[in-house]
Amino acid sequence: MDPSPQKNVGSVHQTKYTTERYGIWEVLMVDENYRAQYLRFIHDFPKLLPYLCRLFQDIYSLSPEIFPRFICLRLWLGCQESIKLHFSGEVLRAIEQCLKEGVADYYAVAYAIILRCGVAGLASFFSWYSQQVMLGLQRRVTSHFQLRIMSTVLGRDLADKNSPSAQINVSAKEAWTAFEEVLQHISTVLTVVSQLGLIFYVSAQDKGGILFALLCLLHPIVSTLVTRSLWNKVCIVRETSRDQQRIEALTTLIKPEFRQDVIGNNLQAFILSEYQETNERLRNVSVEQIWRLYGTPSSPASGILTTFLSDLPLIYCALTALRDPKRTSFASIAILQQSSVLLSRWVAIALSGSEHFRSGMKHIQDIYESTEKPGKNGITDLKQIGLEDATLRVGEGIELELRNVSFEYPGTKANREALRNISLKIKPGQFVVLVGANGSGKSTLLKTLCRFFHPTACRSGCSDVSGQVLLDSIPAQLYSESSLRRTMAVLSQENMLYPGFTCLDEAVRKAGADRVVNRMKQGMDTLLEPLFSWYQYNVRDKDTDHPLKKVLQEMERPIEVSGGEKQRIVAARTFMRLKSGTIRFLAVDEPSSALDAEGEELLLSNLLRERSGKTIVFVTHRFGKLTRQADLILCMKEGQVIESGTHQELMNNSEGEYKKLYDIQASAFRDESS
Ligand SMILES: Nc1ncnc2c1ncn2[C@@H]1O[C@H](COP(=O)(O)OP(=O)(O)OP(=O)(O)O)[C@@H](O)[C@H]1O
Repeated sequence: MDPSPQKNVGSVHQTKYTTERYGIWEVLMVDENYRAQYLRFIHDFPKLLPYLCRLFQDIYSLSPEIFPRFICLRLWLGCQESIKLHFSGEVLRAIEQCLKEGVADYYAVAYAIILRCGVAGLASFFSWYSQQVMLGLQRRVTSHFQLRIMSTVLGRDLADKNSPSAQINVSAKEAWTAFEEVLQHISTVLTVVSQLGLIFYVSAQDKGGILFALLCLLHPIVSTLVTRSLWNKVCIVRETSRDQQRIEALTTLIKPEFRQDVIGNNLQAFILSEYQETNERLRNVSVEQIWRLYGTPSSPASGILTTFLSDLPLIYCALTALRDPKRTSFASIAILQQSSVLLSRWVAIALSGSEHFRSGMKHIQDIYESTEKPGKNGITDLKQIGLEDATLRVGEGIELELRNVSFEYPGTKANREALRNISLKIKPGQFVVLVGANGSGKSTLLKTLCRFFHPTACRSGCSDVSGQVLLDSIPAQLYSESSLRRTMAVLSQENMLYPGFTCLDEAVRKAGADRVVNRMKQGMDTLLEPLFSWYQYNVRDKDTDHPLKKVLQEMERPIEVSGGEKQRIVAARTFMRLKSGTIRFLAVDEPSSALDAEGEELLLSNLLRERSGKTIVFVTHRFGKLTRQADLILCMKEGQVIESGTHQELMNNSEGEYKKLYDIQASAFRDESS
């Protein structure tokens, strides 16, 4: 085994980091000692504090009656260990007094025990009550933040979705967790303070309060400093062993989804021998979890030192007793011993938890910053805030124009733009068909027309570096998102069923999905993508006759919907949108790739029946009925529109791309029929 680390030093933007290897792991870690970590925390704190205050204010206004109770209970929980310990000490003292004097003082002992039990009972009651209060508050806080996040996400302009500022990486649950982490840390600090108070109080008679308290603090501080942990580091851990990756890949192949393929292709012997060989190569490399490998000290010295420090309070008590045996009380020694153990534990928790506290506060900042509401979306008075209303000309198709539009996907590795310097105009009410080879840019063009994307700068060689999309001769970005979306219906090739929704009546028939729905036991009430949580405990696979196993099988059974059936159901959603009466632009992207001939015919003719008062842009790979009916065909190649015209015009160009693609498809039919 080779757990000993190897170090390299690298640097990115002046921040140094080291690369260390532990077994199969490589750790890239910013070189930062404890001092730097705490300085970072102190530096960040004033910036984070306003967000914390805001969170507390928000939670208070959500439930002014519960919040103060919750805070008081958490503060009590922070002190209760010390209070309980104090009353345990009173019981011991009463017993010690009886032993010293040789007289059974029933009253004093009973009184101390009743107090101790009373406090313990009260502590249990408060723990239970705090749990009840917490559940109520948690529900309100998470739904408040969920609503905040949902309204931010749903209110954002679609075209901005790729910009980093538009990404929301926080969840409502995290808001609550961050609040809990902050409270937990405050409560831990309170526990430490109350334990220290108890130690001072108990050892005050020995005049050694401060010294004893310091001895108690030594152990947790030193062990926090010498214990190596990755939790509070800025680091990346990655598995670099090819052999380990191979082992994991081979193990994955026994999963049910691979079974048919693996056994069908007789790969069992190959997989087993590969596993053995790879395992043999990994014999001398540690595959232990990284946190364990990293935390293992390189020598036993730190362990010996911290053990000695943890015994220091006990040694101190022993020395005090030897120095002045008459003044020493066994009850005090027992309480101090217990306090020192508790203090040690809680100081260690407080020190290691400071990073959680900081990240909790940072999370709160992230949640507020990323859900900050932009200006009102102008649903009522768009002109006042300089936005156009796309719904004003309902009943009339939208005019679409691209001027020198280029587009490339963020972070793309392609050597050309997805769209390159495109200029075109689509008249109101036209039926336009987009054709072209795979990857030629049809879907990207359609999405740009729908303002899902903003044009990006042309890489080189364009007359105009930044292009523009115009809707009804007005730049697309001047429309309010909400008015624009009310005028557009989009049927895309991404067949996504919305979880938790049922199907809908007439629209289902128009999309040819009625047969799919009729097949289901619950018909229109079928939840297409049911989303509910369930757990099972101890219901075994073998117990096929067990009544709970049958319930489980029923819950596990998926709703069987084929690719084509899914497409029909998704199309039904578009017909629902068309019923709204405000649609001026219908964008359709290859909606029939998985449909049978009958389904395709029904869908296309029903879509075309909706033509009146709408501009339609249709992406398709299938030439024929659609392209012949189109007012305009745009033929794309490598991100550019290389030909445009009607079917007849494009067919007249014997060298053209459209004719070439058309002939390839037509020849397939000719070959089959001949
Ligand atoms: N999300 C994305 N990120 C990066 N590149 C993308 C993304 N989507 C598409 N592309 C690239 O943009 C180019 C145009 O893709 P697009 O999907 O618009 O082509 P298409 O003509 O609709 O293709 P198909 O007929 O296969 O649907 C392709 O080179 C594709 O690889």
